Amino acid sequence: MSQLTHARYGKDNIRLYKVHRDAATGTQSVTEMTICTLLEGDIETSYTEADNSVVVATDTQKQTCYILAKQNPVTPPELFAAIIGNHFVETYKHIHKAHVRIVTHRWTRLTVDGKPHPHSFFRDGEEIRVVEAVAREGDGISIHSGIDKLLVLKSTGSAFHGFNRDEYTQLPETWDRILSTEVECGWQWKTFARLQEVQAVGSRFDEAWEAARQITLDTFAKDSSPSVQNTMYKMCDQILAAAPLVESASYSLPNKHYFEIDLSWHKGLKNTGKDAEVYAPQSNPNGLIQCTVTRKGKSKL
Ligand SMILES: O=c1[nH]c(=O)c2[nH]c(=O)[nH]c2[nH]1
Repeated sequence: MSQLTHARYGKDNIRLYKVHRDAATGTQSVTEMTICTLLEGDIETSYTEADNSVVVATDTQKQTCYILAKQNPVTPPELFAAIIGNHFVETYKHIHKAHVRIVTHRWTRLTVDGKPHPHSFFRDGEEIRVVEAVAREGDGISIHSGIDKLLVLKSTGSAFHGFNRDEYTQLPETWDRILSTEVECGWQWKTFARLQEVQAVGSRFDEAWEAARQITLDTFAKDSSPSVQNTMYKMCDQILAAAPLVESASYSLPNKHYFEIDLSWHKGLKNTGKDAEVYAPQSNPNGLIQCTVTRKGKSKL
C-alpha cells in the first residue's frame, strides 16, 4: 500500500563548547558550536517494523559528538564535521551516509587596557560560520562552508537603473540609494576521497573563510554597485580566485529596502531625492537575489 521513500534521523541543536588552555602563555581560546547530525542507511525497518536494533540512538549521536570533540581538534569546523561524519559511516556497517552541520558562534577576544585579554570574550554580532559535511560510505566526503547572518549597510555607492520597464513597473530608477543585506555566502569544496585528504587541507579552510569574509566586506564597500546581482557575482569571482580547492561560490542576499519619506505635506519640508535624510526601513517584503558561480567550462546555469 505505502512505502518509505526517504528517511534520515539524528540529533539537532547539540550545543558544544571547547576550551584550549595554552600552558606556556596562560592564554585560553574558546569555541562554541551548534551541531546537527543526520544518518541514512539500512534503517527502513525502524520506521516500518518498529525494529529499533538498527537505530543508533540520537542520544548516542550527541554523546559521540562530545567524545570526538574531546579526542580531536574542533577547529577548523570543516575538519571536525568530517571527523564526525566519517566516524558514523565507518563505525556502523548499516549506516551509509552521515550529514553533519556545524554552526560556529562568535566569541571575539576582549581588548582590556589596550591588550588582548587572556580569557574574556564578547559576541560581536550574530554572524555565524556554517559548515555542512556529508560522509558517504566508500564515496568520499563533500564539504560546504559558509557565512550567514552578516548584516551590512552602505548609505551611498549603490544604484539601480536601466531595468525592464512595462505597464507593471512603478519603481523609479535610482543613481544613489541605500544598500543593505544580510549576507549568506557559501563555497563548495572539491570532494575529498577520505578523511586524511580533509586533514591535509589544514589551515586552508580558515584561510578560505577569512578570504570570503574579507572579499564580501571589501567588495560591498568599494564597489559602485549597479545592482545586487552584479556585486554578488564580483564577490563569487574573487572567492574562486582566492581558494583553488573551491569548486563553486554562492550568495543569497536579501535586498533590505529603505524607503524615502515625502514630508512636503508638513510646511513643505524637503526630504526626497538629494534632500532625503530620514528614511523608513522596511522589514518586508524584501528582494532576494541568489547566484552560484563555478569555474569556466565546469557548469552552466
Ligand atoms: O539590485 C537590485 N536588483 C533587483 O533585481 C532589484 N529589483 C528591485 O526592485 N530593486 C532591485 N535592486
